[in-house]
Amino acid sequence: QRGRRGLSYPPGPRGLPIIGNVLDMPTAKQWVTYAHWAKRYGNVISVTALGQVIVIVNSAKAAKDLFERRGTVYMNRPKIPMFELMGWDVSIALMQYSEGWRVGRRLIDHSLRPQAAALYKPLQIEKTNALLKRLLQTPEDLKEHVKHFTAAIVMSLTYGYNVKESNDIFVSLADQVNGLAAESILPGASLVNEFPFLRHFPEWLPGMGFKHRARYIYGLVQEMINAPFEYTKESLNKGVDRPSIVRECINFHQGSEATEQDEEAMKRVAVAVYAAGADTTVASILSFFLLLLLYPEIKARAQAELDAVIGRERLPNFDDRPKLPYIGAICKELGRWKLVAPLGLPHAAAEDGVYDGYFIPKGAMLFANSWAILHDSEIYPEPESFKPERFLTSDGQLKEDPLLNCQFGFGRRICPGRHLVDSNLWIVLASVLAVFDVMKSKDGDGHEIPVEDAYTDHLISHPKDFKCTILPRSDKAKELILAANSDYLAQDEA
Ligand code: HEM
Repeated sequence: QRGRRGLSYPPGPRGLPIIGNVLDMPTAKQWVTYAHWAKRYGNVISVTALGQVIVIVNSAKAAKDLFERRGTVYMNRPKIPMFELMGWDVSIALMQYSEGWRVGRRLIDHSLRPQAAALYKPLQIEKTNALLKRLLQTPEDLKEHVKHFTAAIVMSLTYGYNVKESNDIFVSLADQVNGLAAESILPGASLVNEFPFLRHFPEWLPGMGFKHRARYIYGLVQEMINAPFEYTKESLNKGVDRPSIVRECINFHQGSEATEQDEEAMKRVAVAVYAAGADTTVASILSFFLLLLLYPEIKARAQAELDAVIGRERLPNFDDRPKLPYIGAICKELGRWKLVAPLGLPHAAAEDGVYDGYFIPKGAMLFANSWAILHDSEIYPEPESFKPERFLTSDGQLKEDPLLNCQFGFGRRICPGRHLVDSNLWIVLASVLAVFDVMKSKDGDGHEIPVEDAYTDHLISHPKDFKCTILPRSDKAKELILAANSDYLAQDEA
């Protein structure tokens, strides 16, 4: 494994000729295996698969050195030929580092900056209250409700659009595109990803089915990009002025008419938000419900804090946040304990480079193993245990921990949605804990159904399906949920 400069690639398990480490690559909890390899080979390791060099960075120092200090070299995304054919590479989350990405990134950073995140708080409260009502009515559909909540918040936030109670056309479209995109990067799903030159062959040749499929998806992607955007523009023209990322982007141009290019940039931003924000938020909220089943004592302590600070006569709101440090600590520990994106999103090297005496070639794919960083037992003793106290001072105040940011990636590609995630998660946690008891379900004989701490192994890691029982804590809690929602119903009818 010698690179072009005669230096070795970063160390790692020895591969076979041609196929490299294909047979060594872990298929389950890859981040845990990489963390073990790092103990053996060093914090920056590499593997090769069919000629592709993959570098996994397992320490905060190396991640900062590479992705922040040498950010210009390592802020590209790998090129995925099938995404290009589908037109999906327009999303700023997947774009190569380019002027188009820079413009889009400026817009999204502007519309999701902490001060703008404050604009979205009424919306977050409204959608959280609707989630509570759905959980009250059909608690057995927890997963569906969390998905609906997330779609509602993301679509409203992005386009100022209120999703329908079910079968919403924009949400179905976005889910369809996201599903097809995820399928088309599975190994072997599209030959063109392994052999990019195939894109130049005619569609009628055997094995070129991917071209037909890409053309079909391309149409859906165009619809997903344009239809909701046109909706927002039309609503704004009609004087409906709801806060949204698209509205913030339009305001960014401060009154001057947005050019066609500006509009293209806004669309690249808007389309990235659903893809990057929906599934991730679902995963973190479901982790919270699982946590309540695995650690009932944490639920009890959080509810005691809520009862003492705000009582049981009203729902929590964002003003209560500074007075509820234990709930704040649960949010922090949740992000550390179960990372939604344990390996982040892949970065790509724009040019040859050397790090710590090892060669990283142009085109190498780099992953930051944030799981390894946030599960380092020297910094977080007993890292597998859920312990919110890690983030509390001896006098019970909330402790800041900048390292937690690494769950959102590194450098100029860091997740622009992180401030929003923080407030989303907080209001959902505080509200659910205030009005519901979440516990293990019982079988026909009255025995508790065991719950496993089991997660999927995808780039976005979700808890596997689990059963739980969700009951209102009291009649008053039920009343609060219904009253909170009747306000919105009245507004909607008006
Ligand atoms: C628990 C929730 C979330 C987690 C854990 C998360 C994590 C991440 C990570 C690890 C990355 C890759 C960073 C890198 O390449 O170094 C990322 C990128 C991104 N995230 Fe998030 N994210 C979450 C929610 C959201 C939300 C709610 C939004 C939008 C409102 C969002 C928008 C984006 C975008 C647009 C990118 C691409 C940035 C770029 O390539 O320049 N994310 N996120």
